[in-house]
Amino acid sequence: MQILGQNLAPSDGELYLLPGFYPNAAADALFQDLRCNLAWQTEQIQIFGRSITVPRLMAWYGDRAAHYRYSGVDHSPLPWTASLLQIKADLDSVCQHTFNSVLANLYRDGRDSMGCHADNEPELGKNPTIASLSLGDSRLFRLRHNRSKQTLDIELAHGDLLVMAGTLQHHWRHELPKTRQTKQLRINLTFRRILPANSAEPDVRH
Ligand SMILES: O=C(O)CCC(=O)C(=O)O
Ligand SMILES: [Fe+2]
Repeated sequence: MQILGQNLAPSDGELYLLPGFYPNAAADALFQDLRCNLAWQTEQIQIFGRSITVPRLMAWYGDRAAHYRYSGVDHSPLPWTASLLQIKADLDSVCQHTFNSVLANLYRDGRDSMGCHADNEPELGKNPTIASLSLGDSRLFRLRHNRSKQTLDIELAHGDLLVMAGTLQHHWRHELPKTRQTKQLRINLTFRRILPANSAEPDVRH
């Protein structure tokens, strides 16, 4: 994926940052549109038999066939909105990839967060390319190597595009930590390609 510039991952995968992928005015317009028009919802997940409300709002959009299951919850996509389709076209073009779904997250303030995880569900295939667009307030994004525990901190700001690719999800996990700093709304969109249900590659990890 050298079209995207320098690989920021020191080992075991690919990570690219395109700061200001959308300039301020375009990013402002997208932020307002997505904040008002996406079907933001709280979500309950099951952990060790207990039901927990995730600390952020979420929405899932994509092609009709792009079903996605994670944290024990089956996500049926809502149909694309015009803005999401426009962003998808821009990201398909820059990544030379065809995304078919997007997970949208809305972080209301510094208490909202996403815990440490890898995007390694079987339906993403073996070495998924994931394009993550950030809009609104900036937040720290932290990657941690599974074995060495090396961490990599990246500040993600309004309009920035981060692309994870290659073997990154096998060797690194990532999180959006809570912060005591005063933070305003932030929207993150992670574009993914979900493989059709029965075509999962034979050697995916479980
Ligand atoms: O909000 C972010 O920057 C991270 C989101 C993320 O990791 C995910 O949606 O899987
Ligand atoms: Fe993720």
